[in-house]
Formats: sequence, structure tokens, C-alpha cells
Amino acid sequence: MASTGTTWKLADHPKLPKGKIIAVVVLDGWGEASPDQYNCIHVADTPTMDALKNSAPDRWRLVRAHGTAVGLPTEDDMGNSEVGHNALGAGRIFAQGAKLVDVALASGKIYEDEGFNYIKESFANNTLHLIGLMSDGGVHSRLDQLQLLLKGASERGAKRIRVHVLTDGRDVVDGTSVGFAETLEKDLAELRGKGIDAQVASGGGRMYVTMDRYENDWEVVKRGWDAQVLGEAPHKFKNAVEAIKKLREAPNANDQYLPPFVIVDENGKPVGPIVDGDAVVTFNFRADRMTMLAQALEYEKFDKFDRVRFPKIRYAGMLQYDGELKLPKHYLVSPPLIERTSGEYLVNNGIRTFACSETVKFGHVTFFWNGNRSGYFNSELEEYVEIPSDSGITFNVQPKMKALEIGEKARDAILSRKFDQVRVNIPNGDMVGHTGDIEATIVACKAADLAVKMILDAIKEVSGIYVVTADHGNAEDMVKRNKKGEPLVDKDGKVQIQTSHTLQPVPVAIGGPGLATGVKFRKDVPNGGLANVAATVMNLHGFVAPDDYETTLIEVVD
Ligand SMILES: O=C(O)[C@H](O)COP(=O)(O)O
Ligand SMILES: [Mn+2]
Ligand SMILES: [Mn+2]
Repeated sequence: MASTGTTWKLADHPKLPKGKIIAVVVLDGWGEASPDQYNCIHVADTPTMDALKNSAPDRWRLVRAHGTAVGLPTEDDMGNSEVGHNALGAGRIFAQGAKLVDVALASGKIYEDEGFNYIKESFANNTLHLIGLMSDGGVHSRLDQLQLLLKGASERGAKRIRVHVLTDGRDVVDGTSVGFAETLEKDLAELRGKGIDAQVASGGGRMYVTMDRYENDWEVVKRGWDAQVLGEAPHKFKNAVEAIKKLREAPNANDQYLPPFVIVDENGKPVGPIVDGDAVVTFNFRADRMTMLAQALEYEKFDKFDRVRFPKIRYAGMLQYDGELKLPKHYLVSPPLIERTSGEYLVNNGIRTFACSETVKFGHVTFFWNGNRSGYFNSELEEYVEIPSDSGITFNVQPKMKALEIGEKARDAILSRKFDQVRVNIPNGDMVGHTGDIEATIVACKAADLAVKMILDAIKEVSGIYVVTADHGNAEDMVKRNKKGEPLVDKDGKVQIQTSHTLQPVPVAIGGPGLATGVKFRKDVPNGGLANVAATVMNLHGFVAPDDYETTLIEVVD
């Protein structure tokens, strides 16, 4: 792989010892914001995290977790798990998918590269299908990128285009999918005006249709397959706007969980099943929620569900989603090459590593942490444990999720003394925060805090060190706000719930009996971000980070 030729040996830290057991805890979706009733972390009973903040001012600080600090195009881009864990694990800031696609579209290079030329072969006689998240959240995809791709493909010979939309409501406010569909339908109508046969062909809510991750529930992908490929779904409509409006009328309906639908013609026939000879692009740039569909579209041998029909297509991802598996083989934009991650360095320096989360976040502390790479660097020194997540429910129903099980696994790994680093992701603040259910998110934050306590207690027993941080905000702010920071209300006077991540900074806390007395946070890295954490952790393991890593957050005063 890309890392060959690297000198893996890390220099010894001049002042910090080796041999301490270090817990690295990532609270997913746990930012810092002003205390009010919509800050679930503030409202929840979180004595452990409160103590970290209040009892050791030199060992608690905030770092940036959004925008350019994590390789996103602008400071208006909220953080997310992919870019957050990439930065935490890699110790450097890489231009991320969102940015790379922007650049490739702006320069036109996207149309010159292998991926586009590969799918283009189908344009003359077949259909181009575009499948992905219809949103301007910028986490998995962006509508403006889809619009540019539609324009670019049609200008370069695509005569028949079908878009398979997934509605969001998770990275953007619930209900906004109607507006996105209106924009898209208008663009498609314009293309039709130019003689291009362009339509939406199917759709469904992202969490119920297609965008599962880490193989938590293949049924989700199957529902999408049936609509997108087979043209079969329980609901049939004439266009996407009508579909989404109608389906949202059902009690408790929301964008994230809309049922699958297909668009049919005047004879009731689906307008866009995927058939032999067609080209397909999955236009999400982010990997975790696209790899399952990518497997279904690409793998000849496949046993996750009955595909019924496996069309011979030309398939390309917006990016290659898994560099190790080379999945998919064809892609429009090269993914960021994130090599020489801290995990790989530390393992090569003998650090025995344990990583754990539940299914819905498992790849975050493994795949994303290791630079979008699946598998072990050295299976003798590493153990990754996945605790099965609940499936088929929304997480406000079980807001404690598997936090305690993760805490127990981490505790046992720490107490076993078999590992030098025990790394976990505790999902609750994020996964429950995304439901927009404030009561449940408060319960979630308390559960996460309890899991942290279990881990810190174990660290105490082995005289170890802890680093507690987060990947981006979510649970600390559950409402949309105006520029003055006041909650926005809708036309019925109800506060506008925010299901998405935030732009808030996140905490980093260090401590534990194994932490040398003179260690404290430096004052000269005021703009530190998540990427500064890797060098910090390397120092605590007794090593100096490589020169090109973002600087450490700590100093050792005598
Ligand atoms: O995929 C998701 O669940 C959201 O779009 C982003 O959440 P995450 O970045 O915390 O996974
Ligand atoms: Mn996250
Ligand atoms: Mn999230």
C-alpha cells in the first residue's frame, strides 16, 4: 500500500514514559455549547464529563471539529464522523470528499478521468442512473454537485437520465426534502426542454432505504434495490414532489424514514428500473453508507439478499469507497489518500491496540480512524470488537443503545493489561441526537457519561491515562437558531428541531494516575483541531509524532 518505504520507527519522547495503558474515548456527537434547555448534554446528568471540565483546567480544552479544520470546503460545513475520525486518527488535515468533488467539477477534470469515460460508453444507447442523498448537508453528498453532474453528463451525451433520490432530514432539517425535490424536478424539466429524457425514477428515506452502514441491516439496502433496480415499491407516484408530499402526510412520517417509492408513467409502468447496459453512479462521496449498495451493484457473487436480477451495468462511485477492497472498481473522483495514520505508526512501534464500538459506529474507530482502511495492520497486536447494534428501530426508542456494553468491553480490555491503547466510540449523543427527540437525547447523554465513568474507573485501577474527546457536535444543540443564537420557530410557533450535527467545538480531556505531573495543555495552539489529537496521543504513549503531523496539544513542564 501507499505506506511502503515509510520509516515507521518513532523517536522516543524526551520526557514522557512508555508503557502506560491509554484509553482513547470518542463521544460521538458531543460538542460544547451554551447551557440552555436545548443543550441535552447540559440538561442531562453527566457528572463524569462535568468533572473532567471543571476539576482540571490545564487538562481540558476545546478543539475545532468542523470546516477547514477537518478538510471540509468552508467554515459553514459542520463536522461529521468520517472527517472527524479521519483527522483524529491521521493527525493531519486532508482535503475531504466534499472538497475534492467540488474541485473536480469546477475544473472539469471529473469528465476527463477514467470513471466518467467508463460510464460514458453507455450514454449512446442506454440510461444513466444517479443514486444518492438529495440534500445540501454536505456530509454524504450535495445537491449542487448532483446538479452540476446532471448538467455535465447531459452536455457530454447522456440522453436518458434517471435519478434515484434518498431523502435526508438527518443532516438537514426534517421536511426540507420537498424543497430539494422541487429544485431537482425543475432541473430535470429543463433538461427535458433540451430533448433529454430526464426524470426521477425512485426514492425513499435514507435510514429506511439504501443508506444502512457497517452491515447493520441489509433489508434497508434491499428495499432500495427493489425500487431502484427492479422498479418495485409499495408506493407509486407521478413525480418525486408529489411522492414526498404524500408520504409525509402519514402519521409520524419524516424524511429520514420515508418508505420506498417508484415513479410510474401513465400506464403505471416504472420509469426507470436499472437494466443491462445502463450506467449507474452513486453520487454520495462519503463511504460508510454507500459501500453496501456498492457491493450489491458490483459483486457477481453476493448472498446478502436475493437481488432477483443482477443487471450488467457500468457502475462508478462518486469516489472509491474502500481503497483496500478497491470498491467500487470505477469512480469519478479519487478519494483522499490518507496514509501513515497514527494507528499504523503505533502498531509498528509495538503498541497493542483494542478498538470497540457497536455496529453503527464500529467502522468509525476502525475504518475511518485508520484512513478509510478496513482490517488490521497487524492482527497479532490488534483486536477490534463490534457489539451488534439494535436494528429496525429508531434510536430514541433505545437511547442507552449499547453504551454500557461498550464500557464493559473497554473496561475488560483495560483490566486485562493486554493492550496499550483501548479506543472506543460511544454513539449515543449522536445517534439519538439525529432523531430530534430531546427527552431521549438527554437519556442518551447520561448513558454515554456512565460508559465514560466505567472506562475512567478501569484506567484508575491500572494507573493508566485517558484521552476523552468527540468527533463533532450534535446533542449539545437540538434547535435551529438565528444569528443572535435564539431558537427559530416555525409558522405554528413551534421551535425548529435540529437533527443534524453542529459547528460547535468539542472537548479534549486528559488525565488519569499514569499522566506525568507536569503534563498540561499548551497555550500556544489556540486554534487546535481534531487533527492535533493524534500527536498528543502518540506523546502519551512515549513517542514523538512524525514531523508532518499537526502539532501536539500538550507540554511537559518541570
Ligand atoms: O450518516 C449519518 O448518520 C449522518 O449523516 C452523519 O452522522 P455521523 O457523521 O455522525 O455518522
Ligand atoms: Mn459522528
Ligand atoms: Mn451523526
